[in-house]
Amino acid sequence: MTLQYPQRIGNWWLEEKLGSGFSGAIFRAQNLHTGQVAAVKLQRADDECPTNRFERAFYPALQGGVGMPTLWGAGVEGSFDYLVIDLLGASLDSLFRKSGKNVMDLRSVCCIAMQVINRLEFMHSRGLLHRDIQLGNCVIGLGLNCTTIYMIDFGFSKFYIDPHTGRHIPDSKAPRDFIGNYWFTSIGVHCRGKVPSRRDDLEALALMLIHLLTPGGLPWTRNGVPKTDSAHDRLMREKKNARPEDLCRGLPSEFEEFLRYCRRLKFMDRPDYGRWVEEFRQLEISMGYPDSAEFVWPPPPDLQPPVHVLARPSQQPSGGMVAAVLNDLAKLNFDDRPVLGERKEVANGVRPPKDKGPGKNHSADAQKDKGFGTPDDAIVISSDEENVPAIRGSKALLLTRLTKAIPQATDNATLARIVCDYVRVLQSNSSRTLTKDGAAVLDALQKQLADPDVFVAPVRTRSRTSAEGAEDLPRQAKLDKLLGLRCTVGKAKDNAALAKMVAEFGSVIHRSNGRTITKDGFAFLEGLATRLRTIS
Ligand SMILES: Nc1ncnc2c1ncn2[C@@H]1O[C@H](COP(=O)(O)OP(=O)(O)OP(=O)(O)O)[C@@H](O)[C@H]1O
Repeated sequence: MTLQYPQRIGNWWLEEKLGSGFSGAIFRAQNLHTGQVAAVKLQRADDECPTNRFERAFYPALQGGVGMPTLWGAGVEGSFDYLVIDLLGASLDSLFRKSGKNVMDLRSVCCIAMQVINRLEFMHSRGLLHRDIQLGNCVIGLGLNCTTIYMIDFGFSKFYIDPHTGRHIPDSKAPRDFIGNYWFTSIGVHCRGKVPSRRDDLEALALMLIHLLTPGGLPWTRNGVPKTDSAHDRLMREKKNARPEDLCRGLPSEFEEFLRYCRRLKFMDRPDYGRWVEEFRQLEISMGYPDSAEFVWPPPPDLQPPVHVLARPSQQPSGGMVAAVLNDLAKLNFDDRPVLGERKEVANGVRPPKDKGPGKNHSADAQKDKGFGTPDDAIVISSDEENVPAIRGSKALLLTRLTKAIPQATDNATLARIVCDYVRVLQSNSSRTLTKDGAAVLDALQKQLADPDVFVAPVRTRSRTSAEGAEDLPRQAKLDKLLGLRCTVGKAKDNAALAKMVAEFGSVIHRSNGRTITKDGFAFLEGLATRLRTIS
């Protein structure tokens, strides 16, 4: 039987229906007194799954956050429970489906990543988990806010910080029904019955991003919503058995790393939101896109990467790509995602995904659609010191090339030129952050400097940095150490001493928040190049 919705509720006159959900509907509405336009979410007050009532409890905690809808009113009138929230635009699911594309462009996906991580950080900072991250629950704003992604649908949300004790909710091994959606809910929550925590919101996001970049979507989404228990079991098996490296084959490495990172987090861990916003920002920049998290849709042509920018290699570069890199190397001239959990029924706890999922098959052009370009687009400009042309091309690729060139360098003069190129590549970009590609250059450099088989300087010092997991360094300590390095590099007596300094430099930058290379950091690198020339 079709539910009869009222024409007016509270002070709101209901106009057209904007969408309907699991157990209610959303209407555009106008305030009878002020004329204000908003969205009214209606649900029968006696619904066995009273998500509107839950949402009413969560919305106040989210007020004031970027990308969090304002709650204008709420209550129960007659047989309906209603919420009045900002009127927003289309969902990512709807935008993507209407685009007719098999995959979403990389810049848009990076922007979704950055914005949704920020939304999750905000929600988590207010003690709330979303627990139903999916494309249908991310919508864009209207008018001036059209480039902002908003989170909606907090019907499955839950406070993970107990409001009475201020403590994180406890983990539990008790059997439980999963909460979330079939497509993106984390393996732990979906397939292993774990209690959702912050890590699971992020893992759902990781899966959503990978889905958007994969022709035909994630493998377990391709047969549609499971209608039987056995179909659901099959889906869970497929999800559980999918290896990150297979899901992310052909994608920039950040996506696989993000998924692995989320899965490594412990139940109570606070995710490093800032690190991942920065990783996706760097990815965007390294692909030649403007440094911006604004979600511009549809992606305008002038936001396409310039033709000369080389795509970053995927983790498993094709033979052609390897050949191209080798060719370029040869040419180089280096002068450069219980409310219901606590609810009993799976059917109530599991929402059919709002996104049907891109059901199309792989096509030969899929990789091209990903917009990652081809190796033939590469232009690498290196320089000598007198005549310094602007460095163009992907920062990541240039850094990778430098890393590969270092083991080939058999004298300090060549290494000095590589260090100069390294500084110029780092400075050619608005971000001064030490990316993983930048850290790889330092690693190779330290190794090469410490290798007695290459240089005359004899002392082998294997002091490789182990920055992962190390404590952050306070800002002042970082500045002091960099200043110290800057001042002493000119006095290093041999390559072994320089190798130690490079290792320390990498470690200081890695252990600092933001991994920014400061003025002293650059001065150290320049001093390193000078010293190399002196002791060559
Ligand atoms: N504030 C809003 N402004 C405009 N449209 C909206 C708004 N909120 C939701 N919608 C539309 O209505 C749809 C359903 O919204 P929502 O997810 O909040 O409802 P729900 O009943 O909880 O859905 P479900 O059970 O599918 O999760 C959304 O996908 C979106 O298209």
